[in-house]
Amino acid sequence: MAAASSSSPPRLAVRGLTKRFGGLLAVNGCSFEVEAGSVVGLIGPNGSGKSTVFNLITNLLHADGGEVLHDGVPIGGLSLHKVARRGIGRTFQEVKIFRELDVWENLGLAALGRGLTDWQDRATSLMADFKFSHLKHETGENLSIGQQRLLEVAMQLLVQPGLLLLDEPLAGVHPVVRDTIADIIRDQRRQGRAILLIEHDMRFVMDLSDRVVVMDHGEKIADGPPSEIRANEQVIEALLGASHRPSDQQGEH
Ligand SMILES: Nc1ncnc2c1ncn2[C@@H]1O[C@H](COP(=O)(O)OP(=O)(O)OP(=O)(O)O)[C@@H](O)[C@H]1O
Repeated sequence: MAAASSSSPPRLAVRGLTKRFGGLLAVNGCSFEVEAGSVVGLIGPNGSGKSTVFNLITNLLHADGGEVLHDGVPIGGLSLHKVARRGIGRTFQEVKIFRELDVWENLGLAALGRGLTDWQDRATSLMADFKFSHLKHETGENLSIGQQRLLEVAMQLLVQPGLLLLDEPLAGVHPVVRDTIADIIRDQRRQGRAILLIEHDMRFVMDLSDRVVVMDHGEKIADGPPSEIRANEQVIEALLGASHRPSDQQGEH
């Protein structure tokens, strides 16, 4: 599906978002947008504020400043439940599934939590797409990390959210599952979903993203297509550190 027309508001707009933890400015006036039918990578060094941005978008945390708009509607005051019901799905760095329940039961509980009654056909087709139909009755704790991550994504996609936030979906996963996750993201984009992706695997982010937003010390330092981001010296320095600059390396010899 093509990206939304220029007249419709972006699926997600973050405007001047700010969050303090005591004296630490974890997110400082951050603004960016994610259009329907696009993938935006959110990258930056450890501690640069990426997960805090996710927590602010989903109202796990409350912002000290700025706002978040979903399809043009401010969602800052909504409960976690209402944010999810609006069609915002999210996965976590630490996978959130019910480890003692099996795959099918996990999907059923996710459906129940979102008020879905007619979910079985969609769950069956998601399991087939994600290549884990054979794991239907396997308990969460017996799944590999990659399978747990796929299950978490499937639980979010049951309700067909318009906006999907993925927090380090590759962490700890096998390369085969990595390809499955890449296929899923491409497929979801084709279906018109807006996807915001935090991931430390730069090749994955650059290959999949239509745009990349870069954060450093809570601030957005760049926002553009992967080709621009790759060539941005401020970004290279933030991600690799000053010691990796060619001039510094020359100076060492
Ligand atoms: N609940 C909290 N209380 C206090 N400080 C916090 C809290 N959550 C995050 N921080 C701090 O805010 C800053 C941003 O953290 P955040 O987790 O958003 O970074 P990140 O870019 O997602 O990092 P990583 O890539 O390591 O996951 C860090 O300095 C972190 O220690």
